[in-house]
Amino acid sequence: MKVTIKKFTQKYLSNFYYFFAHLRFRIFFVVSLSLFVGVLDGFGLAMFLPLLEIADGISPTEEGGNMGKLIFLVNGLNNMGIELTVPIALGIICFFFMVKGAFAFINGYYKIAVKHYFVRKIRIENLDLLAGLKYKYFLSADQGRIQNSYTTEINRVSNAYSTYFMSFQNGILVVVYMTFAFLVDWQFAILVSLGGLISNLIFKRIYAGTEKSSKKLTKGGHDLQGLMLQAVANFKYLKASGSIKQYVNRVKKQSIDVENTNNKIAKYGNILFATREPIIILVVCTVIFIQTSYLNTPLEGILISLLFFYRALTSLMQAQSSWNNFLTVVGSLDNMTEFTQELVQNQEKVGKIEFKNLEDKIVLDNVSLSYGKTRVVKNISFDIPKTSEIALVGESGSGKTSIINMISGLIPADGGQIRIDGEPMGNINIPTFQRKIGYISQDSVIFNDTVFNNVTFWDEPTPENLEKFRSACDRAAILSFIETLEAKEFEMLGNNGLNLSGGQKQRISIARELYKEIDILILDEATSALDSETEKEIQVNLERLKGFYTIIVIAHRLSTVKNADNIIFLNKGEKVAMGNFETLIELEPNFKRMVQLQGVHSD
Ligand SMILES: Nc1ncnc2c1ncn2[C@@H]1O[C@H](COP(=O)(O)OP(=O)(O)OP(=O)(O)O)[C@@H](O)[C@H]1O
Repeated sequence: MKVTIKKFTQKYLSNFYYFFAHLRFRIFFVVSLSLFVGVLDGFGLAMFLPLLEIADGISPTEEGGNMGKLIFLVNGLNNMGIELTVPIALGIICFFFMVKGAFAFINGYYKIAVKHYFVRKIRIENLDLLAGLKYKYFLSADQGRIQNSYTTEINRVSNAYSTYFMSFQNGILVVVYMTFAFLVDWQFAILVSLGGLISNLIFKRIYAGTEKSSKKLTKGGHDLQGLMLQAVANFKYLKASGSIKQYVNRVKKQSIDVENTNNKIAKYGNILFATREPIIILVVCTVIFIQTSYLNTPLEGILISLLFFYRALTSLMQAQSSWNNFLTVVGSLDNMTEFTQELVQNQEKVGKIEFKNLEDKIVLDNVSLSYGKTRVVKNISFDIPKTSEIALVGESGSGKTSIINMISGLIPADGGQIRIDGEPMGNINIPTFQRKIGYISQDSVIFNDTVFNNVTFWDEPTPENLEKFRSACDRAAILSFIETLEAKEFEMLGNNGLNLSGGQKQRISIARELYKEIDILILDEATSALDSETEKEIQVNLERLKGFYTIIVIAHRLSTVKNADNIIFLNKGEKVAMGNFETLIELEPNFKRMVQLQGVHSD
């Protein structure tokens, strides 16, 4: 029994709770309005009975007449001094249905407003959660799922809301009509219940199939989005290596899988749609047969029974059909619930202290980092004084990027401590610190927009901002190139800057960081995609930035770091040696070998 209750609660109330958590009192308004509409409809319909009786010459006030317990309606009218005649009864019926129409309008209007509120709320909530997501979680997250959840799935959750409440409302109507039916004739009410139960048994299998397919559809959607994301990101490689056909075949297979599931769901829906009416008619005819042949119910009673009956069954079928539609998207609701929970659990912890400017230095004190059980950074200590230039050097996989990820607050160190101006990083509000960091990675980030928007991040093109933009571009050595463009700073840059050279992309990235008014500039292999001419140019520019910013560089080309104040030489996550270029050559034979291999001369 306990298990059954738990199962029932999980199955039906968890969905209700999801909506309730987002909508609170609004849910009760939606439900109450539906209830009101149903009751008004019931009163309107009930008035047909005295009408028919008057028309038939029977006094509707007679106790024990065809109205059953609903006689209170007629008695109430009598007490108010209203004597029922055919025109008065007709007038009252019209009144009930007009008020019902007005409430139905308010109900519909309110439902639309609540739906809008609901969808906006989950969109905004989840987007805020995305902004606060731990980078370490993101590294192992399914990107197809993230993309799918924020686009397709969120729309399906909006459908889930509509269909859930549609079926809920119809469920309420069934209860209202059944109550009216009970008040008129209890035998009739029992027959309705039986009819409803039988049809529900028939549909149970369809529900189960639909629910299963819905979950499959959500998972298939994640995978398809993931594949598409990768197709777009790696289009050049796929094309150039001739593997695009093979890849597209893989995407086709996934796409067909998703389509097949959609097809299955549609087929279930069709069975429900086609069998609805025959089942209603079958139950209606059976009940009329039973009432006339065995129960000798008078004609008026049958007609009113029929009205309530038909209304109750139509609502029941509507409820079943909406429920099935809800089940087609229930997978998305489950996914969204889990997805949001995961986002909440993986929010980065943010300290209280707002970061303004670097005043003194960043200190790495015995810092370590592990991925799973593997320690990739081992007890590293060094200082980064304000406006100095520090370089991280070492073979591939030696831990350079991991150290940068910790310094920039992307991943917290799991051993030792990083202090910024003496304050442990954990106490600092990391986003305020990151706003002061310029990050130029191996793959330059270019947005599909104008040069101006790419550099200013959609600032207004006011004269001051344009001046600031030019100054940043000048310092990044990209201004002369922008001047040659047809639309100058308002030239579109195309998908991920495909119409730019690697060097140009990197210089635009540098301009963006300089525009931001940063304190710390991180260059991760920033010069790797540049030809030697451009590299020299950037080198000159970096030299110009030296002394104004705190610069941390990762470079494989040792020529880039020749003038760094301090070079940290790493091997397998450990700091092997530290010093300026000349000192390191003297101290560290492996560094000397790397320098010789690259043909770099100290000047
Ligand atoms: N997200 C991750 N999950 C698990 N291991 C990782 C992850 N990122 C990096 N590593 C491992 O951590 C070690 C250090 O990687 P890191 O990227 O810091 O090295 P690197 O010196 O920057 O290398 P490269 O010069 O090739 O960019 C490597 O062994 C790498 O395999």
